[in-house]
Amino acid sequence: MDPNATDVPVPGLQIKSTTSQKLDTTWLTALVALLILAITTRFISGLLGPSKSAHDGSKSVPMIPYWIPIIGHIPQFSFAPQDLLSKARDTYRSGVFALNLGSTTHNIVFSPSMGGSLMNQKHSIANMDSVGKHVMTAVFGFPKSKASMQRYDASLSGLNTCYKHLISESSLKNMVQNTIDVTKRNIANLVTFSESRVDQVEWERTSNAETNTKPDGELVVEASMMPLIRDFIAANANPSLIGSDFVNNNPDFFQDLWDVDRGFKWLATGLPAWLPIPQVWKAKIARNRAFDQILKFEEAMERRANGEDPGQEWQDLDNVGPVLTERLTLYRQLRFTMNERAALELSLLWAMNANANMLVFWMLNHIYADKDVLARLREEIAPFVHAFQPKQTLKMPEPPRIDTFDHEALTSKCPLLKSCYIESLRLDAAPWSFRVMQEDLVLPASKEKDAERFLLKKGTYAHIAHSVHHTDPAYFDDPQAWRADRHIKHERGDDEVSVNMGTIRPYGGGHSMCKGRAFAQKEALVFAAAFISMWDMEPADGAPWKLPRYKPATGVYSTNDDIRVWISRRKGLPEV
Ligand code: HEM
Repeated sequence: MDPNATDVPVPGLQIKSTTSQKLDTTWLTALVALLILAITTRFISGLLGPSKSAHDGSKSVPMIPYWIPIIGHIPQFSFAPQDLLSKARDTYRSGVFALNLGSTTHNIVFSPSMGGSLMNQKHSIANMDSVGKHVMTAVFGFPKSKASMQRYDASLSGLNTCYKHLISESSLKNMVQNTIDVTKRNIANLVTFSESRVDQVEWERTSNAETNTKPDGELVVEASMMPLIRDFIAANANPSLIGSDFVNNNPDFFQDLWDVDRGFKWLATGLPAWLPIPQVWKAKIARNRAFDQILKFEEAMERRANGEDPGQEWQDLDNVGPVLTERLTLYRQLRFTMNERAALELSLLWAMNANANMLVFWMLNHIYADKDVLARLREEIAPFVHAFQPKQTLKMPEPPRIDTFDHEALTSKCPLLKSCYIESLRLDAAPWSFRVMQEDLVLPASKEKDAERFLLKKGTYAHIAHSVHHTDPAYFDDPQAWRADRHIKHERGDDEVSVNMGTIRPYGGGHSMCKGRAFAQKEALVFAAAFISMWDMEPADGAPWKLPRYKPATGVYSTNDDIRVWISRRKGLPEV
């Protein structure tokens, strides 16, 4: 062995090994420091977290321990919210717990009675004004100037009054009847069996519909179920709100609206469009396009109100629904600019479509997946939705039709259909209501006499997490299972049944409660009934029905899964 090889060190190698040793030590020290910090934070937050009693008998809201100072629960809440919330629900059985999100306290309320009292608190005690304004400007493009914000504040009570038309009997009836009339005309064309895209209807184009032949030789249309249902409903329900001209003049409007919905949380961050974040600029481009289309509508409405010709494309503005007609009067009284009007209308159109259309998509998924439920529903609704095959008198057979459509009876005489609607609201949606606490407030955890009372502190945030309650096994047996008849309660004997929401609160509550809930229920029952009366649906290629996976959205879940279905005319309709 050469003695020099071991005795004389190579300088370069020696330096290298010292640097990497130093780096190793630095990393190790940093890692150990972080570990100690995390363990200390976990220990202290675990110590401070549990509920403490105050002298008036109330308790502080227990906070879940966390590992990272300042950031708190942000990582778990961002990446696995359902896991975090379900585990917390099973631990804090009183119905409320708190999270630390970036050093702000967020009380998560899932006790139905506590959530109910919180939502019904006076505006001066708990409200969501600041969030509402932020969403209006950041998501829907309401101008941020001081004058615009003053006009916005001045309009709030008037805007609320306009919503009576979505709830009051006569206007609601007209809107529902308008929706039924349009749907009766179009449901036979859900799919047209046209090979050429030019001859297809718009909801077929967006769902990539194409004709196909089943192994047994039957001709079917294969289409992507989600866009088919969602876009059919959009085209058929919105004329009752904004009139037929807007819907006909802007066939691509709803594609932009879906992009706004997909990018909702990105728009809400308020990040500028020039940042290299595709979700932000995509959502902004879609928002601006949708906004401009509404702007043209607003200008036409204004011209018409001034006695001028609104333009060739706007000759049917007299069928614009009562909510928007009354809003126009308010806008004119308060001297709203066109941009302010367009932003408010965009937010209403989003609210009208973002949840209800997807709800029907989920309902239909569950219904078509279970042949027994489908058959029972068809039997239940048959006396009220009369679908038939016209007798062939001409050379070509006529497509099936619906002649009578009794929407009152769908609500009052079809318990299974109504129960399916409630079951989808329970399971296929994750709605939240949000409040900023303006005052300290002590609320009992339940209606029981000696219930624990919790203090929600001024300056903290409160979330009424309806979905955490909707999937609580203490209230709903086997909560993750969708059961068609879960909400049917037999009253006296087997004959009298009632179907109601019970403790389910998909529409929030209090002053910010969903203003479209009455219309949403009607349209969900109407569209579900129209689809199942006229069409058969099965997974393409004869595969078993597989439910799409949920993708969190603002209320009712969305999905990224492309569910291709074979659609054919319903067999066995009576010939008339
Ligand atoms: C299944 C369908 C729907 C669901 C699950 C739903 C759910 C909700 C929820 C959770 C809120 C917030 C409540 C709160 O903060 O406590 C809300 C607000 C609202 N919804 Fe709906 N909604 C649906 C359909 C509709 C429809 C069809 C319309 C319009 C025709 C509509 C119009 C509104 C409006 C205007 C608000 C804002 C209320 C306010 O801040 O004053 N919604 N909705």
